[in-house]
Amino acid sequence: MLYEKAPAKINLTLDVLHKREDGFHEVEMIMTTVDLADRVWLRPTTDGKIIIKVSERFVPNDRKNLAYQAADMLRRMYSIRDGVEITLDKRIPVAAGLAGGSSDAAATLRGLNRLWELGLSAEKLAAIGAKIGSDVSFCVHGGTALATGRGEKIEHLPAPPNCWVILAKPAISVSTADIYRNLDVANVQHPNTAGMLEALETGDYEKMCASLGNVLEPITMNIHPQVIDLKEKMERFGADAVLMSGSGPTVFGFVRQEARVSRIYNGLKGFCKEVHAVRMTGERFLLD
Ligand SMILES: C[C@](O)(CO)[C@H](O)COP(=O)(O)OP(=O)(O)OC[C@H]1O[C@@H](n2ccc(N)nc2=O)[C@H](O)[C@@H]1O
Ligand SMILES: Nc1ncnc2c1ncn2[C@@H]1O[C@H](COP(=O)(O)OP(=O)(O)OP(=O)(O)O)[C@@H](O)[C@H]1O
Repeated sequence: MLYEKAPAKINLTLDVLHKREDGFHEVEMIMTTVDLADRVWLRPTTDGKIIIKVSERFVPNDRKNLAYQAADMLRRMYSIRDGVEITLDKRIPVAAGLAGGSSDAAATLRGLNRLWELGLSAEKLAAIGAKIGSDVSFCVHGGTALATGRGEKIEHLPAPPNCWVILAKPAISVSTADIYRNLDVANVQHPNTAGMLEALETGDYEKMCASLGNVLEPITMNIHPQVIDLKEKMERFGADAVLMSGSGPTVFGFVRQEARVSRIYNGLKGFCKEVHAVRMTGERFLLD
């Protein structure tokens, strides 16, 4: 049995440049991993089947599961005859904007690369992952990165300055496709990506807070006003800066002062079932 950790990501910035002919959007976004992670176990089997075991009731256990798709793709590409039983212990909230499914797929690619002794580089696994979903490439590498293209072109960046991150997810699910569909690309307020890059290069916490931005935030807020409410609450409880991650609905807030962490956490717990206090790990998966 082999184990892989599958950490969640947050978007420090998310910009959309234009809509492409293939229907996807050309993005420019800075993402970083946090230490809230699913656990993925891979057990080799000899019957040639891919089995998904998952306790979370909203997660599919068939070929719709992104971890299944990752295993299936690797098996076909490298003519593997063995099967695998994939057990997912979900800790990352589902359909939350935290790339839970993408990270499970990425962890499955990394794990099967070891189990089946394929010797593939992180770049190769990320390229395979891109066929499964736009966030999978980043999740193969982890760490902090600028992602462009559809999200699959990755440039590594320094880890963000140290702070606490409070994650809170309202009890709604958001479809990423719906949010992109409702975006009017000609009328977006572009985030300060250059400012965020500079903040990371210089380790400037205030600048990082000031440069947070996500063009999908107003779209999701318009459809789900609960997200506005949650962001306002987090600001009122004392977070230094607050933003929605990905297509939402999870909202994250940065805090430096330890004493404020429990105040914000406990305050939000009164309204929201899913609240987590985590850190940005900056941890990159190095395979080579
Ligand atoms: C919102 C983010 O999570 C930010 O990290 C990503 O941009 C979306 O990543 P993802 O969930 O892995 O996305 P995918 O599974 O590839 O695509 C879901 C749907 O989102 C839309 N989509 C996604 C990525 C992109 N660059 N442009 C898009 O328009 C497409 O309608 C697509 O059908
Ligand atoms: N391993 C998986 N874990 C969670 N959801 C999965 C998984 N595989 C497929 N799914 C499906 O994908 C949908 C979106 O789940 P996920 O948690 O990946 O969303 P997300 O955090 O919004 O992802 P992203 O930030 O990449 O858009 C779920 O509703 C579920 O049906």
